[in-house]
Amino acid sequence: MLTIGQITYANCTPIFHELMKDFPADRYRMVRGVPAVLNGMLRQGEIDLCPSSSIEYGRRSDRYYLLPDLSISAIGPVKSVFLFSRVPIEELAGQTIGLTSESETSVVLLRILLQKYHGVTARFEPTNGLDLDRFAACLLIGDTALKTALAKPDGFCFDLGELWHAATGFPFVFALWIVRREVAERQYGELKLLLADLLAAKQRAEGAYGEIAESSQESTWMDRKELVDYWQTISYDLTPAHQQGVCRFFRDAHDLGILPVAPELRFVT
Ligand SMILES: C=C(O[C@@H]1C=C(C(=O)O)C=C[C@H]1O)C(=O)O
Repeated sequence: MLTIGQITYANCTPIFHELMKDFPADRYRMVRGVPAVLNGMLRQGEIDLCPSSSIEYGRRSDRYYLLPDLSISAIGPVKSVFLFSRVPIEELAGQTIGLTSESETSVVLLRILLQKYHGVTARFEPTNGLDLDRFAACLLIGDTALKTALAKPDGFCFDLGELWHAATGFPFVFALWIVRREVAERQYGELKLLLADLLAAKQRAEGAYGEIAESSQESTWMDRKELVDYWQTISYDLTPAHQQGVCRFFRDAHDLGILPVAPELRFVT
């Protein structure tokens, strides 16, 4: 049985909701966690695959393959990855920025945006949530970012998907579906079945966001219409344009010395 990491954010709800509707517990084993924790479990071999931070693939591409046609991306604003700031971006030079410990991709994206596209060098420290008394700005992702944005905090709220799109013209791929190579070799048949199930789940989910919102746990803290709007904002595809976006992200990370090489994307075929 394949063990799949499930990110505990609203952005993963539609596809997992549809997947589990058809195959309750007995076909796939799900392990829930935030991206940084699931990335670690993938590295350790504690899960077989998961929608995981794209930078995790960038760092260790020799250990992984990717599932085609699937991602968690944005073509412009993403609505759940924000730099909440007391000051405009250019004034963050030399200041300390708090970083969520849940993310691995967005922290690299922030460094690239600041350094390469805005000419800003800042310092970084971990933070648990929004703390603009201690930090000039804080990077938050996922449900914490959605909830914080809904509370409309004072100051600036920079959407990292939007900044990336403005700077490069490409989609930004926050998560890729990453599979450990041993699993792709050992359980190829099971993986191909899962891929077909996931692609069907993605397609069904797209037409059923309203219905999914009604029964979703997120509707306890987010208006259903906003939730549907959020899911329509996220792009779950991995088109050639998305792939160009990932490759550009890896090249930028390489230019800044964050990645030793900018790897190619290799898929389960
Ligand atoms: C779009 C988002 O992307 C997430 C951001 C990730 C990261 O920064 O490592 C990883 C997985 C994605 O679910 C989000 O946080 O809402």
